[in-house]
Amino acid sequence: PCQIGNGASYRGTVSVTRTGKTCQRWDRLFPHVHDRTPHNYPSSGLEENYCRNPDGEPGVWCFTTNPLVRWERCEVPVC
Ligand SMILES: O=S(=O)(Nc1cnn(C2CCNCC2)c1)c1cc(Cl)ccc1F
Repeated sequence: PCQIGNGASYRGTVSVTRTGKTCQRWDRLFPHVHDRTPHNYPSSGLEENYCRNPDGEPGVWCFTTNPLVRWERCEVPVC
């Protein structure tokens, strides 16, 4: 239930951003087109719409389902 370091190995199921926005599924390109897909990042656990860190951010994050906010960090405690 916590992220180690920058959360690259986090495989929990938090799927909401720190401001309460629902995460966009990683395998969808709507509302945000992106290249952080399970195909491009096969070992980053990009399942469903769970918060993850496939690309070296300081902590787990996700694209949001709010078209005005592309991506946001998620509130997952550091271990
Ligand atoms: O298609 S994207 O992946 N979309 C995107 C937008 N913001 N991000 C950030 C997500 C969190 N980590 C930093 C990039 C990714 C994308 C990647 C790059 Cl390198 C540049 C533009 C861009 F559109």
